[in-house]
Amino acid sequence: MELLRIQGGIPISGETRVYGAKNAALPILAATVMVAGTSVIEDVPDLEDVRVMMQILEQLGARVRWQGATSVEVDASSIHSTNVPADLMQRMRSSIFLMGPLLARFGDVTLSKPGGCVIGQRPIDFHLRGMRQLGAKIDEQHGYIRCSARRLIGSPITLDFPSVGATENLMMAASLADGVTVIENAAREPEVEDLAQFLRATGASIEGAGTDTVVVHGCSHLHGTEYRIIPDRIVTGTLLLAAAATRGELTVHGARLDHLGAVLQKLRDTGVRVQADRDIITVKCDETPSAVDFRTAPFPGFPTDLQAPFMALLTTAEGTSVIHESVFEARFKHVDELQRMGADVNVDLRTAVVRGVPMLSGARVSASDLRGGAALLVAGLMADGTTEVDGVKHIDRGYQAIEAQLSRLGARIERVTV
Ligand SMILES: CC(=O)N[C@H]1[C@@H](OP(=O)(O)OP(=O)(O)OC[C@H]2O[C@@H](n3ccc(=O)[nH]c3=O)[C@H](O)[C@@H]2O)O[C@H](CO)[C@@H](O)[C@@H]1O
Ligand SMILES: C=C(OP(=O)(O)O)C(=O)O
Repeated sequence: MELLRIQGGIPISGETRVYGAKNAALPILAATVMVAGTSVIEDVPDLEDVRVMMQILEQLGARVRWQGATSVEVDASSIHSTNVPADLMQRMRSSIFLMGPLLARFGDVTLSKPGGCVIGQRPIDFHLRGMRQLGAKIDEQHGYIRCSARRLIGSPITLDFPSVGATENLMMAASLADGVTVIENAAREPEVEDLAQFLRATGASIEGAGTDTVVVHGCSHLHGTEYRIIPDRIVTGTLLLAAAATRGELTVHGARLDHLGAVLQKLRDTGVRVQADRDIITVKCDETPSAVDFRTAPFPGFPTDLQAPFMALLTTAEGTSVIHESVFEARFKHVDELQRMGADVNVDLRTAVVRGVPMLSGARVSASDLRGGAALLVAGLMADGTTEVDGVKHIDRGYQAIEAQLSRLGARIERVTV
């Protein structure tokens, strides 16, 4: 078993650069199956989920390869299967992104329920309802879902909640449908906008991505392109929080300020100094941060993916913070583990009350989801003594060689096999 072993109490300081966003790379890699040609995606992070997506594309018959360390080339002209293997479906939530693209290009797709972080029920009803509205027939049997349509037909679609994944899946499917699709109550996350930019670069016609109404004019085919994805706002936020939590000073290059507004504002509210200039963000913390309250919300609200790492910072803040998780109903699994380290946190359904304590103490803890795992890393970096985090595979889904990046910033962290 692998563990991340951390000797805490050392400030995270220095300069680093952020890599491309997992949550942009995954739908964009899935979208390449709609292109009867070659796509080159640049600044792709080398993460477990990305490798699973590449494996799925290969099994469908695409030719997929790394070009250097950060670009992925996909030639989808040789796709011969529209069956997404069940074992790969279960490895991550983003496998669901194959639904729209395969259905739109080939008129047929068979897949099963996706896996991914266990942070709530995470149904796929919006995806399926939307595909039906685009004219797909859906058969669900023995755990398999088959979607088929001779040709998808554009349609008005209103989402019950601005789901990121459903907006992306439907936007992809609509790009190769006949006629116009209007998605109302669409998610406004930067990754939705980035996917739309990629699709536009392949010839799709999409307006309004990044607002709550997305209009897609379907077209008959998409062509190959080269596309650079946006920087990872969640990795940027995690690193800035690690620096603030350890009373360090960190500069992150290559970030997008406009993607981090709510997080940087909350950080400033704790008293942490935040300076931002174009794509460079610096945080400096030399005093105990103050407690703050926040609630997670769809973009441009506070991102649910940074709720857990921000909670880790607040465990040693001055005063009591109240955190409300409004996006996922079970995203407080890190709380039990933070308590093992001496944190004072009480959870009532979707609300956590965090009373700041002077210091956390190192302990053996277990990550059970990606960002909860990131919170345990931040806590381990802050804590007195040694912390060992297991469940590292969850952290590896979203952070590339995290121990190397943190070591370069002064942390004493190593990956050990026990
Ligand atoms: C790969 C990726 O981009 N993952 C992100 C994506 O996940 P994901 O796309 O899965 O998240 P959604 O925005 O779809 O989920 C938001 C809420 O809608 C619910 N829902 C969603 C779809 C559906 O068909 N039915 C339904 O009820 C979910 O259970 C959840 O409560 O957005 C989340 C919210 O910002 C982030 O935490 C994830 O990191
Ligand atoms: C929840 C996340 O990922 P996924 O949707 O892939 O499970 C995440 O990135 O925090």
